[in-house]
Amino acid sequence: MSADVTVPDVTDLVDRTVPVVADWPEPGVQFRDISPLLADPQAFATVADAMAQATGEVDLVLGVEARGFLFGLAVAERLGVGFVPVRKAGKLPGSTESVSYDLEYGSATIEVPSGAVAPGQRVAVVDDVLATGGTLAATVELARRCGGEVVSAVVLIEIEALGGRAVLDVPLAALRTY
Ligand SMILES: O=P(O)(O)OC[C@H]1O[C@H](OP(=O)(O)OP(=O)(O)O)[C@H](O)[C@@H]1O
Ligand SMILES: Nc1ncnc2[nH]cnc12
Repeated sequence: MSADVTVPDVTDLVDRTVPVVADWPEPGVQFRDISPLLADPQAFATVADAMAQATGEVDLVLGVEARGFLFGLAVAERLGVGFVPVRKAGKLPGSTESVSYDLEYGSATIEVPSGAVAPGQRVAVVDDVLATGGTLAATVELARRCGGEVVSAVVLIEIEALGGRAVLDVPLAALRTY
């Protein structure tokens, strides 16, 4: 485990429930597949509890489409705070804030409705995997454009060799680092 804040040790549980798929979706990528973890309600509850303990005091949780929704909403529910689904481009009506970024295997644009985060709200950004950090850095940027104060980033898995931690300027908690 690697973290800027203390979180429960779920090392063995993650190793057991998140297998690696080599060379997917493209050669050279070691894909961490959360599907077996999601299919195990006790295991999922344990990691969601641990992630919720790692956010610090927040008013709001942001999670990025699609896998960030799964963990972000579970964390928000445990904390008793709201959840903002950060959408991939073109899914939201009305006025939006948007940020484009690169990730381990591609690029994307993410959006939130203008005003999704109220000025001064304390925000945690939550996702399943931190790889290059492009996704979470863009999410932090979105929250700040709305006037939010991002106090933490929390992920289930950090892929250390891809350097994502270094591109984040907020405290990061990772339940399992490979
Ligand atoms: O640190 P990065 O290099 O940005 O990579 C991490 C992101 O990649 C995956 O999402 P993906 O864009 O594949 O979308 P999905 O959740 O819809 O599968 C993952 O869920 C993270 O959001
Ligand atoms: N190696 C990886 N496994 C799972 N999700 C990812 N998102 C970006 N890189 C990933």
